[in-house]
Amino acid sequence: MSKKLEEYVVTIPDFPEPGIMFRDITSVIQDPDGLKLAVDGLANLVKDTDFDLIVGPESRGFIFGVPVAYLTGKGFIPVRKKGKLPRETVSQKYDLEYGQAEVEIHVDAIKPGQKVVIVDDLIATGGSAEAAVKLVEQLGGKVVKMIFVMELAGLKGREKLKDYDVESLIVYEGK
Ligand SMILES: O=P(O)(O)OC[C@H]1O[C@H](OP(=O)(O)OP(=O)(O)O)[C@H](O)[C@@H]1O
Ligand SMILES: Nc1ncnc2[nH]cnc12
Repeated sequence: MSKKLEEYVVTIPDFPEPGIMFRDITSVIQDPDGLKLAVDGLANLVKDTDFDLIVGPESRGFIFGVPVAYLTGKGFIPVRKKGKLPRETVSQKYDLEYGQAEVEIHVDAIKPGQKVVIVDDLIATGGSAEAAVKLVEQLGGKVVKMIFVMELAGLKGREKLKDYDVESLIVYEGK
C-alpha cells in the first residue's frame, strides 16, 4: 500500500531552538510521491472555490503556492521578506513562533475585489498567515480561503483567523 502524506513529514525536536518540534517539508517534496500528494491535496481543497489568485508567503509558501496556481490555472503573487521586492510595496510586521519579521507585497499585484487563496506549508501561531491577509486586504483583495499542508493546532493559529475559511491536509494536535 502506498504511503500517506503525513508519513513523508520528518519531525526534528529542538530546531531551530529548544522546545520547537520542527515539521520538515523537505522530506515530503524530495520524494515525487510526497510532492504529488501534497500539491494535489492542496489543489483538491480549492476545487470548489471561486478565486482569482494564489498568494504565497516566502519561502515555503512559494514551494506549494506556485504548483497549486499552475494546476488551478491562476497567477501566483509572492509575499516576500522586507527589501526583496523591486517595485512599490506595502508592508506588515508580525510575530513568529520563533522571532519577528516584516513582509511585503507589490501594490499592483492585486486589484480591488479580486478573490485570493493563501497557500503555505504550515500554520503555527498564524502570524505569517495573518500578515499575508492584511497585505491582501490593504490592496482591496478578498481572502476567500487559506490552505496549508500542516497545522499545529496547539498554537491556535485558527483563532487568529476565525473569520476565514482555513483548511489543512495534516493537523497535529500539539505544537
Ligand atoms: O503560523 P506562524 O507562527 O506564522 O508560522 C508559520 C510560518 O513559519 C514558517 O515560515 P518562516 O517564516 O520560518 O520562513 P521560511 O518559509 O522562509 O522558512 C512557515 O513556512 C510559515 O510561513
Ligand atoms: N514547528 C514548526 N515546524 C516547521 N515550520 C514552522 N514554522 C513555524 N513553526 C514551525
